[in-house]
Amino acid sequence: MSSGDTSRGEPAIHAEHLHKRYGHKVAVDDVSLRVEPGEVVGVLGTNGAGKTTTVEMIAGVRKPDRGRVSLLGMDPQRERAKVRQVLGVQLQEATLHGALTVSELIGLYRTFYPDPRLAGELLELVGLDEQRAVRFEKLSGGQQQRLSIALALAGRPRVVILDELTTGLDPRARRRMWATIEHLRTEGVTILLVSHTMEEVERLCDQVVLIDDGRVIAVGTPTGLVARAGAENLDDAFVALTGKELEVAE
Ligand SMILES: Nc1ncnc2c1ncn2[C@@H]1O[C@H](COP(=O)(O)OP(=O)(O)OP(=O)(O)O)[C@@H](O)[C@H]1O
Repeated sequence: MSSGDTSRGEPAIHAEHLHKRYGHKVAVDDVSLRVEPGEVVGVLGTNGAGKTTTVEMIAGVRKPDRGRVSLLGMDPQRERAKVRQVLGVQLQEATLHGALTVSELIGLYRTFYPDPRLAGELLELVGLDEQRAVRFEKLSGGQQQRLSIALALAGRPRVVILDELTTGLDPRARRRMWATIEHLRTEGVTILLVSHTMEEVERLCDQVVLIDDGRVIAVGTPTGLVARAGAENLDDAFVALTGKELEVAE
């Protein structure tokens, strides 16, 4: 990943000079990022740094005030139908029909795609096999989150955007989700994930984008950022680069 180099092949995700303002609040201020095919890239920042707004613009669900996004060479706003076939998105505020069961929702999402993953594989990937007959509204918060990740993976997407992959999950569910990401990586899926957890980013990500106050303040490999900051670990590097502690979001 880099913020401007165009010498390689077509990137999976290329965001250029994104700006977004809510009233007087500048949420995203000139964010550019480039993710190569097959990379796992983490977006890290404190609460309110602009991470969700950034990934929502990349996913095409929020319109930037300025700037451009290219997803596998397509415009996620203008070519929404085509992009949906190759992009899987799990966003923070996804709302699903509460009266449908896990199986019904998975079945419904599978109909959106020409070559969906098998329902059993999706249930297995996120560990919801035993909940297949449970209505969405009866699932715990963590189970709802896992289901939304399964739905994001239903169409065998080439690019996946995950906002807060493991926030609120217990340690077992968190490790399972990490294993899922590692499995997707072996399939060559490109993954952009918002995270609050250094351990998660260090374990999963090839590259990390640090966002603070709506701006990208550093991009690099986890070990590269630690070295650049002269720090012992990614936690300390984050503090050195931003002057802030990363809140733990459970
Ligand atoms: N719909 C909205 N209307 C007004 N302000 C918003 C809206 N969404 C986000 N903001 C503000 O924009 C800024 C960036 O928010 P955003 O959710 O993108 O940050 P974040 O890094 O994802 O935060 P968190 O980690 O808490 O989810 C924050 O100051 C937030 O309060």
